[in-house]
Amino acid sequence: MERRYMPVVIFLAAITVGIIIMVVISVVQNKPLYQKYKYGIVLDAGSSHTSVFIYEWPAEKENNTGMVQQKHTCNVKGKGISSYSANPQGAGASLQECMNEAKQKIPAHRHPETPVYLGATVLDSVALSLKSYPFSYQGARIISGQEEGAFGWITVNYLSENLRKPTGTLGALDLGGASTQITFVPQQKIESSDNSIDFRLYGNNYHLYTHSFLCYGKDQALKLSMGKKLESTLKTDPIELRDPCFHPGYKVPRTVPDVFNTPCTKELKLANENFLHVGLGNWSQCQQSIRKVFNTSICSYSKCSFNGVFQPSVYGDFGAFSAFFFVMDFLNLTSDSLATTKEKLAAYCSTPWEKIVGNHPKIDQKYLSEYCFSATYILTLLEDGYKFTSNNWKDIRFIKKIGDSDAGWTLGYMLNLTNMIPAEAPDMPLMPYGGYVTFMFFFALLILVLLLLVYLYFHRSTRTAQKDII
Ligand SMILES: Nc1ccn([C@@H]2O[C@H](COP(=O)(O)OP(=O)(O)OP(=O)(O)O)[C@@H](O)[C@H]2O)c(=O)n1
Ligand SMILES: [Ca+2]
Repeated sequence: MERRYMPVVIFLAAITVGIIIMVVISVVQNKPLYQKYKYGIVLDAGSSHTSVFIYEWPAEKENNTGMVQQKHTCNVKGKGISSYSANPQGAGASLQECMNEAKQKIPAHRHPETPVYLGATVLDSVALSLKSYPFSYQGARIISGQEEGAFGWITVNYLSENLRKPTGTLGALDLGGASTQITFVPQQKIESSDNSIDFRLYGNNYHLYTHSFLCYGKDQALKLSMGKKLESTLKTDPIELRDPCFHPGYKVPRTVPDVFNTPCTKELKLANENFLHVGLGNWSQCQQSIRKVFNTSICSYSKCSFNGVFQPSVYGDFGAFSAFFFVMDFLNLTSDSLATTKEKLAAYCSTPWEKIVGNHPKIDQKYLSEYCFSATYILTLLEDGYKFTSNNWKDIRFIKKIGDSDAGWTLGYMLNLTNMIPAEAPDMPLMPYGGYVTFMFFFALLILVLLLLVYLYFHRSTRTAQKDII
């Protein structure tokens, strides 16, 4: 290499080093500094259970959809805290195991800033107990049915990442033990103000239809249905309640208060309180009997679901979770057509009780005996109640989780209370970090190639000039 080129080479080398340093610094400088995770705890005190949900998210990204994930869930032993009305102190104590698990799962230095929310039907003694933990207790709230429906909708759409995309959203169907909710974005006007709820999320407006039917959770619906049967039969047959929704050979002694010990059924006073609950296993008669708990004859709107409640036509895809999933999944009915579901269910309900028990020796017989009723109730609620048809039955997805997170109101509730779904879309970086690094790499490579070409051109042109001189 001739000496006179040295300055050029040094210049090019300096530029090259400078570019590499620039690229490395800007890549490192812009690396998202994922601080440690942040956490939130929500207690779902349902009518038949209490669950503790622990959520986590990268603090840096808390305003991005889909970033909050369920880290852990713990089911409180027994029937949940709403069963402690007679013994409120017991309610707080029952949470101990799950709350101690939460202390293990969440890094100790995060405890003071971790909010704890308690939702659904609750007891004050629980509040006292929750304040004794090192978390930041945010109070207990009775969640209204409308909120339960709306927060379930937020959960399933947040987890499906529908809230950032202009694509359609998922309707939400929640079936509990005491109540059931339906929430979706309708295609037509919402005629009753109690059934409409508006959200502005990430810059998009959502005008939701929602309704919560108290007493139409599957446990209360069973009491409604048995209550109607008792009213009509026990006057004539004070000994036996012959029930088509229970398997042939099923025979269990019950008392009238067992059925009427709920505000959902009006008191029925009968001289004889004991009766035998006898199964007939006749699916079509079962469906007929369940239809009696839905009043579809009164409607002062353009259209109703049942009991005079306005409901626009169902539209789009739906996520059906909680007991919708537990029941249909147990019977393997989550992916059949409506017609096939009915055929399978008729066969299942007519199966003798001792065969059912023999096939499921480990399942608690209280739950096991009710699957025929519960599945028939679900079908009747969806088809006769909400007006789903054989055409859009396939649009109902029976789900337990989306990703690692359970479908249910608790995640939506926490997102709302922690303002983690801003009304306006947060600025998105021009490109994701990975794209940025790739871009900088190829940009630097391009500059280097250009410099090399300049150098070669320069070198060749001086060589040519020399030859001319010679
Ligand atoms: N693995 C499970 C869990 C629950 N269930 C039943 O499913 C129903 C609803 O459960 P859940 O969603 O927990 O109801 P809750 O939240 O307790 O009821 P609500 O929302 O009405 O308060 C209850 O009958 C429960 O016995 C079930 O069959 N299998
Ligand atoms: Ca529930």
